Amino acid sequence: MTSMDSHRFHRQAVSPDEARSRILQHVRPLGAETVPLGEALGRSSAEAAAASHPFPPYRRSAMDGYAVRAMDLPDGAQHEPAVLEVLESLPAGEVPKRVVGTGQASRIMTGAMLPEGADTVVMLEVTETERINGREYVRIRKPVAEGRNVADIGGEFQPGDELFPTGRVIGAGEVALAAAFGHANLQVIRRPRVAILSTGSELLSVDEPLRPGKIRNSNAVMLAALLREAGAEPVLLGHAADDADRAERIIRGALAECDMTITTGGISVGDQDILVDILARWEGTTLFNKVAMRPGSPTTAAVLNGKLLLALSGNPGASFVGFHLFAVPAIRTMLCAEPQPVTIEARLAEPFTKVNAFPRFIRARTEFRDAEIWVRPTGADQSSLMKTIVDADCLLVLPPLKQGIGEGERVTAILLKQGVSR
Ligand SMILES: Nc1nc2c(c(=O)[nH]1)N[C@H]1C(S)=C(S)[C@@H](COP(=O)(O)OP(=O)(O)OC[C@H]3O[C@@H](n4cnc5c(N)ncnc54)[C@H](O)[C@@H]3O)O[C@H]1N2
Ligand code: MOO
Repeated sequence: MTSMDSHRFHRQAVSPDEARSRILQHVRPLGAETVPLGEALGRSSAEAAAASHPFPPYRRSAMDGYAVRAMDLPDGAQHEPAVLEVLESLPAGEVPKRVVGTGQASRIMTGAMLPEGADTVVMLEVTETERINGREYVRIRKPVAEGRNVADIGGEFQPGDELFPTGRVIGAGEVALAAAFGHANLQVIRRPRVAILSTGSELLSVDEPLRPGKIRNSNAVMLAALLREAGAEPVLLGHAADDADRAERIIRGALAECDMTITTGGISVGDQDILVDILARWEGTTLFNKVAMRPGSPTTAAVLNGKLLLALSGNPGASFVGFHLFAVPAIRTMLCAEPQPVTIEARLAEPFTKVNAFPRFIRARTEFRDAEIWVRPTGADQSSLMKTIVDADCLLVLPPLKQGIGEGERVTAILLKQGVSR
């Protein structure tokens, strides 16, 4: 090691929580844009939506039957059936013309407006109809409680009730509510534009034939997929050779254009670890360049002109973990959602035997067994592995351990799919 290398080696490790909190100090919610309701799925609401009118907007029948006055029906003790004159037939969409009075009923279909005077709907199945002297009557033998099968005005929403809060990811339910209240367009938060640059002279494009000493750039498409899952828009900048000047120009351009920039590779102590050189000489602020964790201990973050640069490890497993621990909370903050990862308590499905000097975030999968959640690592915990990403739906969080941890022990895991905002 020479003195020129000191910036590579002298690093102060911060805890993963401290690293995340330093990142979040430099991220703000983004502005809003209007999209047609049909395109709002998966976007984050930029406003709290409230009911503009009662829902249901009119008193309606929940069943096909007869709208009656409950007091006209036989009570429990009385054996005589009620025979009620039928005034009109009400399909959904019609406005009743007649008021239901004593001894009267209106035939009514599900979703139709209840006529005045009626307070109860008796299902068709428990009625018989008959004609007497050219008039139609309905015979009802059993009592039905007042209000049965009637949905009141505002029974589901009163004016001003919250439909969904700011930051909520729009799903099928939110779309249904927005439609019911006439929102043909929704105000959503602009998708964060996140640049991805892979560094490394060993990298090939996905469509290039393999050559000796080279591998294809798999991190960029993986991160693009993760960005889309998180509600962001990836801006793919391809890969750059280990040339600090050229890579710095690309990174500066990306920081100016995009809301955040993610790089992979070049952050460790090697001769070609160019991100280290770029950060050592530029005017931006390095937030941290070492995190007390495995994998991804050299994970680095910096800020230039208020924009965040997250420099993840080139190792695919480490960049996957680093993305979830640091990029997802930043994106969620930009989208006005709760940034902290969702954790669950679970049981370890198989023993973990490695000794651990640092907290570990192990790619793992949840299982549901014996009314409990179990978490099983998806394979060997090596940061170079890609196949352990495939099945992972959580990160098993293990504290530093002097010896391993046994099957069935209680553990914590971070859930990776955070589709629904909290
Ligand atoms: N002497 C030391 N060597 C290393 C240390 C250390 O402390 N001392 N740390 C190790 C750890 S831990 C990690 S993590 C890696 C971090 O390395 P870099 O982030 O600098 O990444 P690279 O060296 O550029 O690449 C690592 C590995 O990943 C492959 N890679 C890179 N980019 C891609 C990509 N876009 N798609 C797929 N695979 C990629 C690359 O070929 C390497 O095999 O450093 C350790 N070394
Ligand atoms: O910290 Mo590294 O990502 O273990 O290989």
